[in-house]
Amino acid sequence: MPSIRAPAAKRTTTLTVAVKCRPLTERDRGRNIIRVHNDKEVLVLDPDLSKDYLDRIQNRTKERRYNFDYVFAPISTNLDVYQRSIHSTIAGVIQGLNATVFAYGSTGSGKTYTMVGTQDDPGLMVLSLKTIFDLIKKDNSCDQFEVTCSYLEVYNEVIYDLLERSSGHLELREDPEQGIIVAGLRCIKVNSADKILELLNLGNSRRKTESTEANETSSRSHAVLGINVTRKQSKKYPNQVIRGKLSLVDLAGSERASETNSGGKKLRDGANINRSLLALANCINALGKQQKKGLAYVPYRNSKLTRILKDGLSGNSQTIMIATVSPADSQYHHTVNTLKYADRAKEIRTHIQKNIGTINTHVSDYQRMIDTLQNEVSQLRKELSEKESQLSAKPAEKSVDDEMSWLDGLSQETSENVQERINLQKALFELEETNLHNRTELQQLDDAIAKQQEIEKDGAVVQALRQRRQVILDNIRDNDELGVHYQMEIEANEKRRYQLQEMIEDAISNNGNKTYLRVLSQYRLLGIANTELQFEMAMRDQIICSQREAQRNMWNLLLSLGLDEKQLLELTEKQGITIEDYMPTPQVGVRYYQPSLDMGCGRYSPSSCSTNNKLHTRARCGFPQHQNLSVRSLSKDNWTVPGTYCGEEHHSSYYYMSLNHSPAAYMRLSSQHWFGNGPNSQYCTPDRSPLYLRNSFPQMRTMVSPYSNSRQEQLLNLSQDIWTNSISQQNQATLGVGMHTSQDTQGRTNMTCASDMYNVFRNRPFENIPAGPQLVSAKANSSNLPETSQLPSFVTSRKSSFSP
Ligand SMILES: Nc1ncnc2c1ncn2[C@@H]1O[C@H](COP(=O)(O)OP(=O)(O)OP(=O)(O)O)[C@@H](O)[C@H]1O
Repeated sequence: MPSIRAPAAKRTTTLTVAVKCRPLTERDRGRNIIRVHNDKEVLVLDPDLSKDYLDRIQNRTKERRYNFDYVFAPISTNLDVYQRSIHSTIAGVIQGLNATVFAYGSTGSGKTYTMVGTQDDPGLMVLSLKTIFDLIKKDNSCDQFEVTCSYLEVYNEVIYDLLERSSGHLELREDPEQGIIVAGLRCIKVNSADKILELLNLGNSRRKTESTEANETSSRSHAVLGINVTRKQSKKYPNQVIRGKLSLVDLAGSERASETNSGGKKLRDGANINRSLLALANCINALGKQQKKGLAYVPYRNSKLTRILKDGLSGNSQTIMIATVSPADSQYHHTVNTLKYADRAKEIRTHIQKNIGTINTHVSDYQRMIDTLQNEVSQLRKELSEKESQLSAKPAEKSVDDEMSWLDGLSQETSENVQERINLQKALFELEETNLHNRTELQQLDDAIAKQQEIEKDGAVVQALRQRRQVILDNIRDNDELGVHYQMEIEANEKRRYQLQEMIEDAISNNGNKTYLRVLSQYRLLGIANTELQFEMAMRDQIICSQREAQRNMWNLLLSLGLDEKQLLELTEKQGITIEDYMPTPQVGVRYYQPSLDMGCGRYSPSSCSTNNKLHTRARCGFPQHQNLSVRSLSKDNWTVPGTYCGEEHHSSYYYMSLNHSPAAYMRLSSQHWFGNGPNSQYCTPDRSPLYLRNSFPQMRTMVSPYSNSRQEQLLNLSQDIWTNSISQQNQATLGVGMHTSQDTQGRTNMTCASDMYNVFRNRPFENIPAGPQLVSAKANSSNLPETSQLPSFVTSRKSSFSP
């Protein structure tokens, strides 16, 4: 009778998390803000150099410190990473254990370098394969080994086989024994590491990569190299096989559309990449929560990537996460975000078990296995109900002493809840955007099919177009279904939010130290609200970006019809349409200025500040507040005035709007003197008109002005008009908040207001206002303008940071 061993014992383990910091590259053009201590601790310095000792001791810096299993400094090679953090796990694969290694990090942080490597510094994929074959070679047990290899990529939520020349779309299936499998994926039998390396190189050459602003060879897909080792034990258990599986994953990098400066297809790829990374981040969040609090729904089904990684994240696998980070100060947010998720991933537990099977299994053996599994299930159920009752009893049993830590936990959960909602909303938004592109393509395909059919009915081209149409239709349907699912998750998330809020309110009203607790909870909630505002701003950015692109396309289309700009302007004028925003050529009354690259001190990102008639990206000129800069005007005619710029503060968008009466730049030099006549400005926020602000902020009255009182009043009224006509018509709730004032040495007031400035001036009474952060001038066409025809010039700086 064939023999079978009871399922091998399970061992619970946590994810091994290693952080790898890459060296600074020429592209970074920044400062190294990463410090590694004791190979286990990583310190991320505040990118703002102006913070001093006082800021630090008062905890006002953005410095962050994390501890991990391993931390690798920029000088470490891939071999160092492999030997210290991975080698021992790979050895388990030929003993029938599963292992997953995945690199996680933002775009350009070094994931592909770590996983694939170079000739001189081979990556983890290469080193792992070599180990497997070395170990098999050294094994003297007379067991027979079979190694197979597969290589797939997930691109735009579609799975392709990288070992097939022209792979079709592959589907995921749930197999009761093997878990998630990719149906139809080619598994090639290999006898040496060299053969796999050959396949790896072949697969890599088929991988989708693009050059983006952030990385010259950015991977646009997630790649999973699967190595299966089957071992037939010839002596001790002749009917037994053990199977080990190694998955090596190179994820595509999370990115912001603004940073990669991508549009069209690249933007859509980015949206899909972000969507699956968001899904991964949500799974990591939920799994981390699960370990701490017992229960949490883990949304594996939200993307193909998370379904493929399911085993690696919670099933039978020893898993290693390599969090890759860039040391550049400009990448601070990405770095902290990656480390935050890596920190959370430390909590994730997996359950490792040898995969033992038999060649022939008798029914009674199955019965024994089922019995064992059922026992395990009932044990788990018991543990689960204990955990649940502990959870529900928690608020009641809390003592006065742990009240604060309970509140801490609650506010932590609230912030996770908000983060989750932001992620969900972002995913939903990106989904909708993808579908928008899909629908456009569908329309184009329908047109193309109709045209082609006139030439050749049901020919090869028509067939190909129809096939593509079907793919798009399927994508639309899948995305719609997923959208409904996201909606439901958002609703569940909001319900949880209300529950949490109620719990906090109850705690406050039942506690003796009410005021302190109230302030504490308000403080935290404000922090959360701030995160939400940033998210909304980022959403807005994305919408504006898409709209600009559409507008630009429309312009190009119109011009390609043979009309010249003058004709177009006449036509649009007749139709009563206001021309604004991007123009393919700059003659239509729009002047751009080019900020000089010698913009004084401070950090300057030319990529994001350049105008060049490109689709504008979000400006990220990181000048600390009131830092000095010089601006060069390209043209000095009477309506092109140089932009004036005031500082930007973290998490805020500031603009400075000045009603200049001459084209000279009113900039402060390091010597604290003003160019020209100094700034003369009117300020407003969405809910406060300039007049109102002037009344509310006495500092404004101290402004030095070259204008007479009546002239100043006239300008003020103009600002009032602008405000009434434009800002009040916007969704004011999501526009900026706050303002900042300071005085220069001569007593002049310098003010900045937070706002979404270019939204403010969209549609409003100037002709041809190029919307965008670099907007600096516009020509007047309104009768109530001051006689010099000088219009507000403004430069906005926006900083909207969020990541999955
Ligand atoms: N350890 C390292 N040593 C030297 N150069 C490195 C290192 N890590 C990364 N780089 C360089 O940094 C750049 C970006 O690396 P890589 O392409 O691996 O990033 P990525 O995270 O895979 O990006 P994406 O997500 O866009 O694909 C490359 O030019 C790479 O050569």
